[in-house]
Amino acid sequence: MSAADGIEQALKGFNPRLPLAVAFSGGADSTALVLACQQRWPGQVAAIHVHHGLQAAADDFAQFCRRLCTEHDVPLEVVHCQARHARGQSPEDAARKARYRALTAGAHALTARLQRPVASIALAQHADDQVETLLLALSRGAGLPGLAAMPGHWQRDGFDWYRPFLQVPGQALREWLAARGQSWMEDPTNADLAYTRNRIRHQVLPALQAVFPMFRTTFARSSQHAAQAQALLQEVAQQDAQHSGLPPRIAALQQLSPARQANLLRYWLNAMHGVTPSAAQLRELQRQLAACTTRGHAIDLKVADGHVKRQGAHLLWLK
Ligand SMILES: Nc1ncnc2c1ncn2[C@@H]1O[C@H](COP(=O)(O)OP(=O)(O)OP(=O)(O)O)[C@@H](O)[C@H]1O
Repeated sequence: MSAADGIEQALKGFNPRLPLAVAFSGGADSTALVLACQQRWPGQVAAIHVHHGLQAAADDFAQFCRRLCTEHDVPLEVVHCQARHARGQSPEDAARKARYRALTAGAHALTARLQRPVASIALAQHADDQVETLLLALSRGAGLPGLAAMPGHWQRDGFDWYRPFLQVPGQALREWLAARGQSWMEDPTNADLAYTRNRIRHQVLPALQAVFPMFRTTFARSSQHAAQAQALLQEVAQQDAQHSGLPPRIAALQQLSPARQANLLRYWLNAMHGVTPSAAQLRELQRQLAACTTRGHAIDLKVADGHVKRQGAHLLWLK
């Protein structure tokens, strides 16, 4: 399949609510996304660039985005943001979270400026990014949420968010741009092999390609299976939570099978407190729950920056 066919096919299955704002970094992938969307929905596409001064070259990226958007008549909102990372959080993670907040602010600013509510935001991660995310998850021993890798569509803060290129190899996007004589900005850190993600991209993916030529498609299928199974587990947890309440009643938790108990504990801590317990912490919590037969029996386990404790008939997570 040619690069153009791959992109056309990806966009065929992409039917966002319009107007759409593309998260535009100036890199190859989002340059291709801006141009492909503007070609398909002229006049309905805007762009947001997050200027987060992490690198000295940040001004050049913003300048590139301004020029391309002017040339193609795409309204652009540049949002400045400075990521501060909390203790225990990686700078990349802090930058990613700050970028999502900035994209949301950018979409609101575009809505006010265009006097038409932006309905959707599209990101340009592609099939290679998806495989890298999956391999990183496997290397951490992640559970189903990690193996599901990145979703192609979700809703948040009143917007529909999309990743329409998840099935398109990165090389196809570059070929598509090159065929139109369109340049892009190269992030100098992408070649830095000090980052695990870059070692995966430059060393692991070519080796995988040689052994499993279809790995992008088949790995993506596995991620979809994991995402489906994860959605089912969420439903089971929600049903169990109706019976146990949230925070959960100890007696109700004790009636569940070990797998459902772990699933509900994970769900409770994550949905209500944004905390993901490790497998070892869950095992310890379940051990304390099983030992908790008498009314006065204490439960106390440190999870993230808080403690899971018994309070009367319930478990509580306290900071
Ligand atoms: N500074 C930014 N401003 C706006 N959107 C961004 C920015 N950085 C990244 N994004 C969006 O998030 C997606 C994933 O980010 P990532 O850092 O993996 O991509 P990138 O390599 O910087 O850029 P590209 O995907 O454009 O080549 C990008 O495809 C783009 O849609």
